[in-house]
Amino acid sequence: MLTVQNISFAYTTEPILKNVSFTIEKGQHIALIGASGCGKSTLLKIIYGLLDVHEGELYWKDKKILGPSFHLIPGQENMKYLSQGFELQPYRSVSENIGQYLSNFEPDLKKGRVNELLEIVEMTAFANIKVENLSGGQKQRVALAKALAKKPEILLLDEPFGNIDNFRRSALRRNLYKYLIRNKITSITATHDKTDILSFTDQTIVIRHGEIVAKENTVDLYQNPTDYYIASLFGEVNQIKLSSFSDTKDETILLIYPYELIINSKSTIKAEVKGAYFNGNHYLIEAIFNNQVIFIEHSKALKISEEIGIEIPEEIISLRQKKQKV
Ligand SMILES: Nc1ncnc2c1ncn2[C@@H]1O[C@H](COP(=O)(O)OP(=O)(O)OP(=O)(O)O)[C@@H](O)[C@H]1O
Repeated sequence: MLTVQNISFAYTTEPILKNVSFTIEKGQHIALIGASGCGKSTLLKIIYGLLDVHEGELYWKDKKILGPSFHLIPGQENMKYLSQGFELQPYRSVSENIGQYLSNFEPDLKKGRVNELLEIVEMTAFANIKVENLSGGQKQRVALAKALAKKPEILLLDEPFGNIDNFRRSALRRNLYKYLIRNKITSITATHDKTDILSFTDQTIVIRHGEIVAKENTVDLYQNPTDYYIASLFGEVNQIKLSSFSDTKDETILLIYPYELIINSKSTIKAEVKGAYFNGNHYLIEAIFNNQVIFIEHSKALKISEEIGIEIPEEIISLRQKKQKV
């Protein structure tokens, strides 16, 4: 188990992480989300032992994680941290980079392991190419394979798929998490991309201004966000007054995702279309409702200035009323 107990940290005088505590069970896959600059990378670096905390303690199993002041070589033996910079050797081949820290005593074993990792990151065809000749996304894949090479107990990933095109990204994510599950490797992934999170992580930790504001089952957190900040990290979200949809004086503001709003010409609740953005399998309709901009997913494009009727399913309203902090 990873135990993070009341840690606080600052680079200068400004606090970056404030009294952060959580635990992660062995084999769990955790997403770390939050607005840019909230402290995600800093937290990963602290867990890996690259920064000394000012207050608090961290443990992996029963062993205390110590920062660089206590180690000749910073970093934890049983962890790997894949930073946003790839830290590869440009003049060596892809295979040499991946196998850099693997023992040379059993060359066949090493070769087999490098080949297995090349397959996971779909870089077999590039095995003998020098890293300096690779694209950004290819380098990212090599760095990922290198991080996996010595089978870490915990893998810390900082925006691991940021440079990789959509086509490869989905396959790579599936390969990677299958591998992590098979090998019982715990992972923490800092990301801005909800597709990195939703299918692949058990729990999501949300950071805001250096503090943890949620640690919940990923699906529950997405389906029932407790506040606007959390919901907006998953994408577009509307804030709609309950009183504008039902016969109540309740001033509660509900968080409603664009896919949860329904366009229905029979509805007496009206909005005016301001834009329609093609998103592949749907259009994102921008509309004005009660003097505010709202977004609705719809199967067709709609005309600017068109009046539309909108509704929210009853079950969504009652679910949100129960969950939201108001
Ligand atoms: N070496 C440093 N010295 C001083 N300040 C730093 C240093 N590294 C990061 N910071 C600051 O600490 C804060 C948190 O940075 P961090 O990189 O942890 O955020 P993040 O949540 O990972 O951001 P992003 O999502 O943009 O990668 C930011 O305000 C950043 O400017």
